[in-house]
Amino acid sequence: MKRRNEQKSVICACMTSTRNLGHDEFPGPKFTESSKSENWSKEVNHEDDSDVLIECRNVYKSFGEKHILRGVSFKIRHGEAVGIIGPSGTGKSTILKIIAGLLAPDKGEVYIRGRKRSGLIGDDEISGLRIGLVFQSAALFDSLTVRENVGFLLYENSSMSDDQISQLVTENLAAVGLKGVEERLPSELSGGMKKRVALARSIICDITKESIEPEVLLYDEPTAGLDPIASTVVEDLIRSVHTKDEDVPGEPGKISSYVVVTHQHSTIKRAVDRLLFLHEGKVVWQGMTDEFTTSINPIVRQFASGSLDGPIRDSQENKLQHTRLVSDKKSLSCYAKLMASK
Ligand SMILES: Nc1ncnc2c1ncn2[C@@H]1O[C@H](COP(=O)(O)OP(=O)(O)OP(=O)(O)O)[C@@H](O)[C@H]1O
Repeated sequence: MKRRNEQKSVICACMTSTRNLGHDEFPGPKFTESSKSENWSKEVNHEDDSDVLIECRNVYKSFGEKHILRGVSFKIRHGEAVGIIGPSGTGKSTILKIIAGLLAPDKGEVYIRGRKRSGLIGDDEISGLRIGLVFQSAALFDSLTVRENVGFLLYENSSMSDDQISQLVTENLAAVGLKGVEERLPSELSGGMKKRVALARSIICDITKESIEPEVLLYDEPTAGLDPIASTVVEDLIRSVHTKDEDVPGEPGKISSYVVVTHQHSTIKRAVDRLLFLHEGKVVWQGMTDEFTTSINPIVRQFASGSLDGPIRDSQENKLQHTRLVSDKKSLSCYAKLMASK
């Protein structure tokens, strides 16, 4: 287990510590009449906030001269499936890392079940909420087998025996549709399989504990780079590990709420109920998924249609990508000419 020890600090940073604060019941989200009308950047009115698991309040984050987040505010409630969308480079992954406690905001607050979190997540933090981050790249440890990757936190932090963990790993792999891959290395898996292994790792939990806290999972572009069918499989898996309002909060291996950062229409339609639209460092629109395509907000309309005309200007990120594409094309044509002249 030496290899696992070397990598412990990395993965521990992806999960908040687990301690129950004693909230036993979480009412599902209750939407009032106002949610039916176009509601651009305001939170939908709720009867109360007792079901809020995570709240970002006026969060700012800069990297050097780049002011990425400029007053982001939103709430994630128990039972919700929320998508964060918006142009490239607008700070979607950054806000996930801030929620997960891997990055500290420059200004503003993050509340976890009503308690203000001061900065980065610490090993001894008492949060009453487990937060898992599933990285875009799957972030598996290359030198560990699938079994060791999926069972990593339990091998390190639980009192479960190796046999118990092994059994649980097999069950969690089966839950994401993978069988007989326990002894493989990540390099022996396809991109879609890696994403499923990462999902299995994020939903595994210590079943010997008396109380299991609710868990929020944060997915960073879980279907990026997958073919349409593999995307559908992952989208359905994301749904399948989610508890609905009527389910018991904190059921082992079940996710109370989740947040998905995505650019994929299929993922928005299939795996998400409510959307937050991030643009120029702020939430400029929020609404239910079916309101997205009918919204009259000009930013949303432009984004949904993919039009070049509208308030969203081509970002520096996109320009850089375009420059790279152009220079790649130039190199290719130079190379072609060179080959032709030989
Ligand atoms: N650690 C960092 N140091 C410096 N700049 C960073 C860092 N993390 C992110 N950035 C910059 O912040 C901006 C926002 O990045 P982020 O990954 O949050 O955007 P995004 O909306 O998720 O983009 P995409 O949709 O393209 O994945 C980018 O310009 C990125 O280069």
